Parts: sequence; C-alpha cells; structure tokens
Amino acid sequence: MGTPSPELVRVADKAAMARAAADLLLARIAANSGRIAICLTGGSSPKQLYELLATDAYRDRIPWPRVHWFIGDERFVPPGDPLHNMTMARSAFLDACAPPANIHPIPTDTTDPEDAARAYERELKTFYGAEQLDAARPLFELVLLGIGPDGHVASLFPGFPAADVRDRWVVGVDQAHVAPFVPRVSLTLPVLASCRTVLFEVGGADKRPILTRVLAGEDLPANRARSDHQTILLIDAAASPETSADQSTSGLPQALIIMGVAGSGKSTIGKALGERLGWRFEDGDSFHPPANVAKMSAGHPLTDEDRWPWLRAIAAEIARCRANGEHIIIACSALKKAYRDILLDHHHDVRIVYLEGSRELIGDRMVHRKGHFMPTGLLDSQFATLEPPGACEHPLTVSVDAPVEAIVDGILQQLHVSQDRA
Ligand SMILES: Nc1ncnc2c1ncn2[C@@H]1O[C@H](COP(=O)(O)OP(=O)(O)O)[C@@H](O)[C@H]1O
Ligand SMILES: O=C(O)[C@H](O)[C@@H](O)[C@H](O)[C@H](O)COP(=O)(O)O
Repeated sequence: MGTPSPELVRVADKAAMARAAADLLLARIAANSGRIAICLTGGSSPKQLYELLATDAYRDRIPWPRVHWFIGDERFVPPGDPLHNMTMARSAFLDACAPPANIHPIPTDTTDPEDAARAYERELKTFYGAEQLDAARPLFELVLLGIGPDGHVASLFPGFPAADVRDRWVVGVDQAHVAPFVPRVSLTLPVLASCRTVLFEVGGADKRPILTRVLAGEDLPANRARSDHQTILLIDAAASPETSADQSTSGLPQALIIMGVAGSGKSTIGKALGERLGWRFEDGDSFHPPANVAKMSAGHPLTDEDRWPWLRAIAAEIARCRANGEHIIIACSALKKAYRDILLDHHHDVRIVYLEGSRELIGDRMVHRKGHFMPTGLLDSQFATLEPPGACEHPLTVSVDAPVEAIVDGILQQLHVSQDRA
C-alpha cells in the first residue's frame, strides 16, 4: 500500500485553523466508538486549538472518558516548566477536561532522555497491546504536528539520526537543532505514521519560508512524517507561499457583503462561506430599526428614506469589525448601487459577493422554499430594482446555478483561499 499524498487545506487565519482542526478532531472521534488515542504536539501552533477544545462548544461534544491524550515529543525539562509541552496542553485544556488517568505525559523526571524514551515506549506498547505496529490497526486516531523552521517535526531534526530510526517507538535526542536548546524525547516516524490522520497546523508569516521548502518537496522530516492513511496540511494565508507578502496581512477582505435578489441564496451561501472561513455571518435584516420592522410587518413596502438608517447601521457594524480586526460576512440584498455605496464606504477591504441568477431559476427555488411565501410580483419588483454591480465596484460574481459547496468554492477561489490537494 503506497502512502497517500497529503491534502492541502487552506484557511484564512489562525483562528479558522484552530476551528478546522477542532472540527476534524471531533469527526475523528465520532468515527470511532471505542477507546481513542490522540497524539498532541508542542510548540506554539496548537495552542489556539487546545484552548478552543476547552470551550463549551467543543468540550461538551468530546466523550472524555474514552479519549486518551499522548504527546509526540517532549523537551527534557521538569513538568511545570514553561518549555514543557504537555504542561502547555494541560493548562490549555487537559487539566480542565480530561480524566487524569487519560493524560499520558512523557516522563521527564528520569535520569536522562533515553530512559524517558524507554519508559514511554513501554507505555505506548501497553496501551496498544502489542509489540509491533499493524498498519490495519493504527495506534492513534489523530496525530497533530507542527513544522519547525528547519523542517523538523516532533523532535526529529533534519540530518539527525533520530529521524532515521525505524526499530524504536520513542528515542532520546540529546541535542536540539533549534531553540529551545534542551534535550528532547521524540516519537519516531513509523509510530507517528500509525494513525488514521496526521494533521499539520502551519500558520503565520514566519512559517512561509519553511512551508515553501516543504511544498517544493525537499527531503525534510516534515515531508517524511506521513500517516499510513491520511495526511492533512492545514495552512493559513499568511504562511501560504502563493500569497504575496502584502496579501498575507491585507489580501483578504475584512468584510464580505453577500448581495442579490430575495431567494438568490444569500443566507445559505453566507452561512456556508462563514463556516469555511471561520468568519461570523450576520443577516443584514437584523439591523433594521424598529420602525422599519413595524412597517414591514404591517405589509407596507419600505421607501429609500426608510432604508438609509438601516444601511448605515450595517455600515457601522462593518466599521466596528474593521476597527477590531474581526471578519464578518453580511447578507444584504443591496440591490441598488446607492445602497452599496453606503455599505462599502470606499473601503477596499469590504468586498461585494454578487449572487447572479435568472428570474426563472430563483423563482423556482422560492416556490420550493419551506415555510416562506413570496408573491411572484415581489420577485419581479426585485429584478426591476436590481442594478447589478459594475466593474468599478470590484464584485466577486458567482452564478447561483450550482450546488452550494461549489458556489462557496468559487468564492474562495476568487479570494485566493481554496481547498485542494497537494
Ligand atoms: N445553490 C443552491 N442550490 C439549491 N438550492 C439553493 C441554493 N442556494 C439556496 N438554495 C435554496 O433556495 C432558497 C432561498 O435561499 P436563501 O438562502 O434563503 O436566499 P436569500 O437569503 O437570498 O433570500 C432556500 O430554500 C435555499 O435552501
Ligand atoms: O517540542 C516542540 O518544539 C514541538 O513539538 C515541535 O516539533 C514544534 O511542533 C515545531 O517546532 C513547531 O513549533 P511552533 O508551533 O512553535 O512553530
């Protein structure tokens, strides 16, 4: 059986990366109803993920009693030391969530790293219940990895003998190749490979040089650490070699306005896009002042005079997000250019996504929309009012005549954030 090629998954930023990793972890846990082993990593990359796992949204969905937590490498310093990898994971989420007996640290109170390696190898073999790994029965459900600036993974440094060891599960590494320069203890490549999924998290502009080398296929431990089954490289825009230096910080818009006539799919696409990017989605209708809501409820159409305060309220929310560095996706029909001018407010980092579709197709969807009644005349008036965005508004235009995921893919492609295979 050949080792499958890694899948490259691009996300917007480190927050989206943590969410994507947490969702994958939940999916892996859900796929296995028995006792599960997860191999954590040290370094700074997984910290946001660990903290996310301790939040209610994730914590409540993890069956803690049957999940066991191991670590791929340890710095040979006492537990509690700020450099100690398992201490970081413990304080970020394990101590608050996991039964103590399910936390499996590499011992660092032994005489030397080699001693610690032997003890951990024993612990892993006991847990696995065999002396030899069987590719059909992976040791770990998920192995998390970061990539060091020299292309190391766990504590397997390029050119160091530990990266070539195949007859041991765990090795002592006397000297590190990069900071922190303390001895290490590391799982070996065949043991890291014994999992359903290896998940790399590679985010931030400082990772771009090494990621460029990794994606070029250089012979580095990062390119040799592959699951027997599935390897995923999660990278963000800042780390991505294809994004220019300028774009890494400012290439992605801060806000996206999903526009189009009623029934074109603004809520559906906006929500799905928000999930893929890890951005907040808001329905523009929720910004109507009470007077507008009362008028609409009474069945009276809104005039433009009614609409200005509403559009200004949405613009104010966008301004607030821009000031706080938050991303937002807002669904708003924004049929006229004058409306969009208020929303965009001359900001280049606020972009319009125009959902383009025929009267016939959208009318047909409206007829089938559950729980909604939309008189045909209203849709006709929407099309009559529609001023499709012109080139000077730099819209991202997508046809709605496609499945939701394909439309979202099309938008991500235009934003240079795509999901594909390496
Ligand atoms: N790409 C699509 N393919 C099939 N049905 C869709 C698609 N996008 C939206 N829909 C359906 O069309 C209807 C209108 O979508 P909705 O998101 O509510 O539109 P809007 O928010 O623009 O009024 C819903 O029933 C939705 O499930
Ligand atoms: O003990 C360690 O240092 C890690 O396990 C190591 O392999 C780490 O994952 C990479 O060095 C990336 O580190 P950052 O996430 O801090 O960049």
